[in-house]
Amino acid sequence: KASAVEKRWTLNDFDIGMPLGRGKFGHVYLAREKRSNHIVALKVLFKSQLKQSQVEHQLRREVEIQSHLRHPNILRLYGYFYDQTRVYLILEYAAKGEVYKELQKCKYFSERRTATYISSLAQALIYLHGKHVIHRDIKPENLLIGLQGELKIADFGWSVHTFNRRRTMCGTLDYLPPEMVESVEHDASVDIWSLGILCYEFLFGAPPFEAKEHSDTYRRIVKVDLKFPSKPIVSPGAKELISQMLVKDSSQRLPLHKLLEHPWIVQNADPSG
Ligand SMILES: COc1ccc(C(=O)Nc2ccccc2)cc1NC(=O)CCSc1ncnc(N)c1Br
Repeated sequence: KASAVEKRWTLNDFDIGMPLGRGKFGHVYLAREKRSNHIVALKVLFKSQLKQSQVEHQLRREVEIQSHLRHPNILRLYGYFYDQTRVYLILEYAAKGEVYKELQKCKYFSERRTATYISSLAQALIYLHGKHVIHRDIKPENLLIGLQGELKIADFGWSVHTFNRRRTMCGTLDYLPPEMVESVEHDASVDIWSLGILCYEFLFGAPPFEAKEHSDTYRRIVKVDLKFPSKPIVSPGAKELISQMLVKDSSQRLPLHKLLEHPWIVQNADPSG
């Protein structure tokens, strides 16, 4: 697929299919590249919207970095092209759709499914940290499911601007670690915190510090006011793992490679991911 990046794509190269969902700044459609019959997801971004949100440079940088990313748990960006008014991203199509919809349907996931997803995400994050990329937006809304049920990180609003975006975009604050809520320096360990939040939400159906008011969520995060409900029943190993990830002192959070060796992950994650 290396040629995909250099090739000059145009809209005429694709048959456009059904809308897949709302992506950031635009719509996403199922599409088929005519010559290869390859099925992709085509994301359409309006230049006007990118301009008014001043994210053109972030998109350019993302596209540059992503064209070099290759990992089974990271959604591929095959290439991009643009016309007068729009920018088109040629994305890998995740055949089993969005994790957050699956979570809404099942209310919460089994320990085996959760451990398999968390293990895959940890492997993807180790890969990304190896490439000095941090702060993925790893909340359920940004995760997709591939044909074999494998998890794919699908949102790429990473980099320091994400924080500003989140604050301006007033997306969920639930995933912000204390050091970001308190706007101090942050490093790759923010991803371990977010992974802990995600693990909790997969197992219990809601993030741990959820509250009606943003101010209450902030307070609960900074205090690490972590409580486990009695239902659904979750094994002590899972709670112990989450407690090792949701630690206020970022240097004390369980490192990702240690997570992969954690007994609860080893006993519950499906090795095929
Ligand atoms: C590598 O995936 C991306 C890479 C980049 C961006 C992006 O917009 N960046 C960006 C946009 C504006 C400004 C700054 C950054 C977005 C995605 N991904 C997505 O938007 C996911 C689209 S939904 C979907 N995709 C595949 N299969 C499905 N079944 C579905 Br549903």
